[in-house]
Amino acid sequence: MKGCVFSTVRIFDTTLRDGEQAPGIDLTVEQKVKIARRLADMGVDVIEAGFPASSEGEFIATKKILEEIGDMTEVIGLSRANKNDIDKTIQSGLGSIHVFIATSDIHLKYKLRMTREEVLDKIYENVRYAKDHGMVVEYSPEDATRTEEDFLLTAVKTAIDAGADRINIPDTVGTMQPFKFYDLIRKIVGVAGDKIISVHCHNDFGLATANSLAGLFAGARQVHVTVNGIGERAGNASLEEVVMGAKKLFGFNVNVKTWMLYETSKMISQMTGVPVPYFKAIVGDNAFGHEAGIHVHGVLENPSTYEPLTPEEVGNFRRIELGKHSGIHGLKKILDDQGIYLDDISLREVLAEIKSMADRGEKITSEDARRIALKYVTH
Ligand SMILES: CC(=O)SCCNC(=O)CCNC(=O)[C@H](O)C(C)(C)COP(=O)(O)OP(=O)(O)OC[C@H]1O[C@@H](n2cnc3c(N)ncnc32)[C@H](O)[C@@H]1OP(=O)(O)O
Ligand SMILES: CC(C)C(=O)C(=O)O
Repeated sequence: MKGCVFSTVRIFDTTLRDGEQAPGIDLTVEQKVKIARRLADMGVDVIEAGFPASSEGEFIATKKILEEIGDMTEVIGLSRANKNDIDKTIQSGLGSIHVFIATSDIHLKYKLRMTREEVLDKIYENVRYAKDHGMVVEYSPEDATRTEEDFLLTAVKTAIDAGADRINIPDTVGTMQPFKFYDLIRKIVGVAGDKIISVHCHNDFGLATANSLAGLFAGARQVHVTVNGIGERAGNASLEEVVMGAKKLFGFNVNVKTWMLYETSKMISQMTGVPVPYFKAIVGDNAFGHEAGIHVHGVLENPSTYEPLTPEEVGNFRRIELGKHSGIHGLKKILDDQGIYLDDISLREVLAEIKSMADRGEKITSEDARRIALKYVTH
């Protein structure tokens, strides 16, 4: 595989940090611990439990998550590049810290009001401070993808000189394109020696998964994701899409137990109150749904005709539905499953009735099919 040296991809889950930052999502300590346990059971490699300096609840949740699952999975906390945030993270007991400070001119000018030299000093000082306290340090140059490239490379080298163990490259406002991101990550991998490069992509243009996979293809060995893609604005790269894409399309090894994806998605949806779109890849209820007669016929003969992966491998279900696009093979299967066996002429008549109901805009269930079919059963 061109550009790809390492075959196992580390899944860094930030559902409990970037995911929870989305307006309207505020989890209790108990909920966060429950989610963290599920993520650990599912086999993610790193859990970003929260931002310990941001509230008392976050501090407690981080501590509890560490106590509960710290022996199963690496638990990390987010921190600004200042001693107060880092100290709070250390006090929470975490052994890993994710230190960030922005590097783009727009963030320096309007938000941080710092010069580039001041930002480089902050990177060095704070990464070093966390390292001196024995932490595993991941450094993120926030808004990396809108940062002037030479300065970004200098920021990355500064963090590495200060002892950073991993460098995460965030596409903070989701403006990357996969080909550009591939080139950028190749360059960063080129200056990072043996340090792990990670990617963190937002979905403002619907490209978070594509950009994440491009980053992995370029040599990143870790990827930040959230369950169901929840997160700031249009969200983050979704765990289920990135995991399955990395595994099935690119052939990477991933430690996640993929058959737990659907249930995990449902659990996060229920706890956050954010519904999973019907058409969502991998975990949507229609991800393995079929109504069109030609598709249903193919799937019944061999599912791979119209399914690129099996519902079982992600814990989802195949759903054969009825409607105006149905064909005889699908109807026969639905009736056979209910123990109703009709001759071909009767099946055609049932199908015609179903189609005319659907033409009137009615939603057809297998119960409707049963009721109609029973009129044709001869005793
Ligand atoms: C791209 C991302 O997702 S970054 C993570 C964003 N996440 C969050 O903000 C969630 C948690 N945040 C919070 O709870 C609060 O914002 C806190 C506790 C961190 C800070 O709260 P406040 O002190 O009230 O400051 P406020 O949030 O209004 O402003 C941010 C301050 O941090 C500074 N800052 C922002 N990023 C960084 C950074 N990486 N390193 C150092 N300072 C930073 C800003 O310049 C501003 O400083 P100022 O108060 O001197 O002007
Ligand atoms: C803190 C960083 C990694 C972040 O969330 C972003 O830039 O989107």
